[in-house]
Amino acid sequence: MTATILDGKATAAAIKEDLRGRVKALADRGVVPGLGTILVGDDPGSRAYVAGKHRDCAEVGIASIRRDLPETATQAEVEAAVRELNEDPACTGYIVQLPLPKGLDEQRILELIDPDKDADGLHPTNLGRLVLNIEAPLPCTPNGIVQLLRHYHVPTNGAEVTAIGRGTTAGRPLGLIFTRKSENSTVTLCHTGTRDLAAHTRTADIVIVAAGSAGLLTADMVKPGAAVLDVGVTRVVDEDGKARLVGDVAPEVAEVAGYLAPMPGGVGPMTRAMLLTNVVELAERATL
Ligand SMILES: Nc1nc2c(c(=O)[nH]1)N[C@@H](CN(C=O)c1ccc(C(=O)N[C@@H](CCC(=O)O)C(=O)O)cc1)CN2
Repeated sequence: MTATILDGKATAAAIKEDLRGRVKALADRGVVPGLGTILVGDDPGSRAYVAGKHRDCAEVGIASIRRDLPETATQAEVEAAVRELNEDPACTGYIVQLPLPKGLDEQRILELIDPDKDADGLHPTNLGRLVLNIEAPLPCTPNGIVQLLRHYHVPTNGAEVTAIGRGTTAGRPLGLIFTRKSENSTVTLCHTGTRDLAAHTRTADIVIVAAGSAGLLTADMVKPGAAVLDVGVTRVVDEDGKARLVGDVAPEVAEVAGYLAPMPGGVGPMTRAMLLTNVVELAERATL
């Protein structure tokens, strides 16, 4: 068996096409959605993701606002950038790129974001709304995973979902999203403290790996026919000095799984498409 590929690039392209029309409808009412980004430091991955977010904005007609701060930025300087975007009427939604450099209080910074401009759905108010099943912007990676599964008609109703990784952007909110009535899944959230990881992945209908550990999920850990989604991105340098990106899912998993969202080209492009969706929805909501 070879897995059906869950093509995030193609699915994201269809979502962007729809968003172009919604942005045009907003423009006809004199509203231009604007995505703000706050990037602190020189991490090459974060820089590339932020650049990609602004390229995506240009593609669908969303305006871009960038605040790039040096690695040495203080807590007060980052908080000032957050306050500035809260006040800026051209910025209808924004994100603080994570992770932040060590020494900065990430939680405090996320709490200062105006929840009505929280394009990442990571403000405590919006995560609380998710817990209470009240409409709110959803965290982009877990929402992208749900939309990708829906696009390929992979059933979640009654499914056993095992997620690996308890980070803020993916693993932790995955549990909240997949246990909503609309997804109706049973979720097991595994992490570095999990004693027998394979015991949890082998029984799962859907396995989502967001551990940042290259090749962690091997073929013997997957139930034949299961859907596997790779969220991990690790930069490895080969013996010849060439750098490449590796996911959390070993290549042989494709021989066992029924569906595979690979890295690259699976969940990543969906994360980006969901950010655009949140920005458009925040702008639509603000102008109702
Ligand atoms: N504020 C946030 N910070 C971070 C988030 C987030 O949702 N909000 N998620 C990740 C990084 N991220 C977006 O910010 C992101 C990661 C990966 C991709 C992506 O398209 N990946 C490619 C492969 C990697 C590459 O080509 O560089 C793919 O899977 O095809 C997009 C966005 C942590 N921080």
